[in-house]
Amino acid sequence: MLRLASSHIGSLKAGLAAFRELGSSAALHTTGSSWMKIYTKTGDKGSSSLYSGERRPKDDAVFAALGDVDEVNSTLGLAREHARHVAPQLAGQLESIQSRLFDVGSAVATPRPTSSDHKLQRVAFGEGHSEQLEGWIDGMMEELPPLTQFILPSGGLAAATLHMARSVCRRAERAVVPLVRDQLTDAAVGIYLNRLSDYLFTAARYAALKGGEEETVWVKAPQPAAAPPADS
Ligand SMILES: Nc1ncnc2c1ncn2[C@@H]1O[C@H](COP(=O)(O)OP(=O)(O)OP(=O)(O)O)[C@@H](O)[C@H]1O
Repeated sequence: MLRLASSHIGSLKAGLAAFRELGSSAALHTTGSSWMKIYTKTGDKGSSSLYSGERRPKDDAVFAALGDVDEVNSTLGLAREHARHVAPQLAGQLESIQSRLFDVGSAVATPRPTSSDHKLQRVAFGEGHSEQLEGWIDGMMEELPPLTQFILPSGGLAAATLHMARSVCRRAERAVVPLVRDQLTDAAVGIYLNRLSDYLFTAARYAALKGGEEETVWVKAPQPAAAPPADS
């Protein structure tokens, strides 16, 4: 039987259990003292619960967005491990962002029309988080050489993984856009994901710089040779 300390449940349940810890009716089973089972089996039939207490099928748009945000966070975990070696300052920022992505998950898991005011207040996602990303972007830009050519995802392990996180982040943003449009999720969440992809692009370039790695530039495909005239 898999047993976990309660303090570790949130991260080990793919980051998406954060809202449960806030008091969801789908709370994890306790088995005495501070140990809990990770599996409740309540999701076995293809539906799961939101922080609102509502159950929806797992292919609902809200779970698709939650899953995409979870993927961003996992990719950032990998990027942070690589960044630690070349740019410790980045690793600290990435750690903080990983916590904010838990908050993004909590906000997404609390759809406005079907959640109580109390729960909506608990998961409110402030606009200040995007401003913090902007400050970090501006700080890195001061050190980076200007971009004069298109670059490919490259620049060493940390940079390449940050580019991967950037593209996964853009997928999460695409999943959140309809939720914001339908007023299920606060606009600040979509803004954060949009700014995060800019941050990750900049962070990738910064990691390449600090690691002394070359970024690979886009090379235009050679033009096909013109066919000779038919009568030659
Ligand atoms: N496949 C999924 N993709 C995205 N989010 C999910 C998915 N499954 C569950 N969730 C969300 O993540 C939370 C934690 O996931 P968890 O695996 O505990 O859910 P579950 O499958 O309903 O429960 P259990 O695994 O205990 O049967 C759920 O409460 C739900 O909001």
